[in-house]
Amino acid sequence: MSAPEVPPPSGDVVLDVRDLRMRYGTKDVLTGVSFTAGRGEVLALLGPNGAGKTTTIEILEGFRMRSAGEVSVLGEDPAHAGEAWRARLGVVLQSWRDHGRWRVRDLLGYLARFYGPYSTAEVRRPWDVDELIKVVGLTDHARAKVQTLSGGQRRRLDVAIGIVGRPELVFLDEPTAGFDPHARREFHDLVHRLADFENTTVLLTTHDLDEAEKLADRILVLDEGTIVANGSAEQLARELTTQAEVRWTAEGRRHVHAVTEGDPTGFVRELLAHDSGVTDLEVKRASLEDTYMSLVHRAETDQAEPRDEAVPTSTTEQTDEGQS
Ligand SMILES: Nc1ncnc2c1ncn2[C@@H]1O[C@H](COP(=O)(O)OP(=O)(O)OP(=O)(O)O)[C@@H](O)[C@H]1O
Repeated sequence: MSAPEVPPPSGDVVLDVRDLRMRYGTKDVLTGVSFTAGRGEVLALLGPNGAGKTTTIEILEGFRMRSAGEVSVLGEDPAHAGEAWRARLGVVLQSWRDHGRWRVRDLLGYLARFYGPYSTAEVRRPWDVDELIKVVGLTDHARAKVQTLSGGQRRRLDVAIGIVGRPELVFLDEPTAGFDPHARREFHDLVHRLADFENTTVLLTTHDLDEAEKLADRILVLDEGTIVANGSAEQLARELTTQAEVRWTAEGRRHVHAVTEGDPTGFVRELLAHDSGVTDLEVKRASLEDTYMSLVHRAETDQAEPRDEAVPTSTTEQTDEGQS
């Protein structure tokens, strides 16, 4: 299942991935991944462990050679792109463990200098270090040694290192793993700021559905080597086979009806027109988590047997249409 992807206007295409394939030995990990991303878009790549998220990101970053397919990142093939291209990318890996004795401001100032030669009239590089430290919320720790930072502060530093060159595209691999709710919210603000004010394109991986829903303009679900869904959180939830459940009480009995086609409003109107004794009416739309579980479940079912559109998903199985 997938919302048809509307490609960005051609001058705005930052990522263009077509039929990407990756094989490790005899194991096919990516079996045909295709998607695009436009300038200033935030994409979340979701998928169960081992789905191929890190492999995909590493190929796009130019750290891993693909087996087949076409990949364009900022207009270049990452397998052959040079230093000037790399200076336009920001990479935030799962954790940064080096430079423990450096002080935060000194380390960022040192790294920032490498980006100066890649400054252009459109993009002034690097980021002013004090401003950057403020943006990531580390002003009080600017003189602290890296090894004394807490896990969350260190992750902010990881992000600062990733964006010090004012990248046009940032890759974030599980950026908020280990964050407390406050740090998480601040990080979300930072990503929104990058996308909205700096027009930065962001591709992040996460296992956190709530985070994907809050942050991403578009969610890509990767499972068993292919993209099984591509759309906004709302689009994905709306397109689920079971779109909503309507529950109500009438004559002392609780009823449930699964609305599988269109908007549930029509059903609710009809119900109220026919039955004046309806109370405790509730409409529950599928959450992103319902959608995600259903997609991954469906992808696994498709692997095991030929696809049959009439087979109910786990969500429809839970409902009791007979009562309505
Ligand atoms: N260098 C490698 N050699 C062989 N197999 C590999 C290699 N790197 C990854 N794999 C395999 O490829 C598959 C996809 O791994 P990948 O790390 O891309 O998944 P992921 O979606 O990022 O997983 P997670 O959510 O657990 O981080 C896994 O089955 C993994 O074992």
